Amino acid sequence: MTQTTMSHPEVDKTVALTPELMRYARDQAGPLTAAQRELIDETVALGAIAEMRIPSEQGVLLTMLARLTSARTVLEVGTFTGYSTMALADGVGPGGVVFTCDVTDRWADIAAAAWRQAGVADRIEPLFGPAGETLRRFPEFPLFDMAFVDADKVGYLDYWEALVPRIRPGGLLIADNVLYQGEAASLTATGNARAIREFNEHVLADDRVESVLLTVADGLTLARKKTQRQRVTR
Ligand SMILES: C[S@@+](CC[C@H](N)C(=O)[O-])C[C@H]1O[C@@H](n2cnc3c(N)ncnc32)[C@H](O)[C@@H]1O
Repeated sequence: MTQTTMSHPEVDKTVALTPELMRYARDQAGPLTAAQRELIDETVALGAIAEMRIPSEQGVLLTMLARLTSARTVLEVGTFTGYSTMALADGVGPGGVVFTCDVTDRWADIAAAAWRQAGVADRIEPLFGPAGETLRRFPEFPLFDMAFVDADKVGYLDYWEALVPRIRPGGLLIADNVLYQGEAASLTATGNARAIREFNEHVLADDRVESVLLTVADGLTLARKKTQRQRVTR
């Protein structure tokens, strides 16, 4: 069923986050492991670019989502220093695999050392090159249980189209930064914000999935690929 918030009053229970409240909420995700702490420190030492890493509570959520979907094979777009990869690798467990794509191997040594320290290196396959090309090297077949997209925003639509056929029915696609610091909501959005806005419209209109945009961090879309039965009966 398609609903619109324009035609009926909505309840708004959203809490405005102060730094204190954010710290409190983050603490509820539990303590970091030594590997996570050290990777965060190494990433911070890179300077301003460190802000590309997902926040730690989002890592806990990725691990949990991988476990909830019993994911064994995961595809990630956007490795950077490997924090989110480590969370996904934790979620797939021993015997699982996380393919992680990045256009550059610039931070690959930092990531690999952290994955070794966390004991998950044998579950991770790093792939380098433009992600659109990397993804299309996989057969167009439902190979993956879950995918996480956190890379160049203008590429999201292309990654989505490559990923949906490669996710199993009932599998999960996750896209990060779908609020783009709030700019995605603007009708006059340009550049990356516009690309994200178009991506969000595309996901909402895509009959192959059911989706929700969570106001976690910079916005996180969860999209479950419908089963054949769901697509036939709706
Ligand atoms: C936001 S960072 C990923 C952060 C990572 N998920 C984490 O939690 O640490 C985005 C990454 O996407 C990569 N990237 C940018 N354009 C890309 C492309 N065309 N193909 C693959 N990766 C790309 C960048 O090199 C960068 O490492």
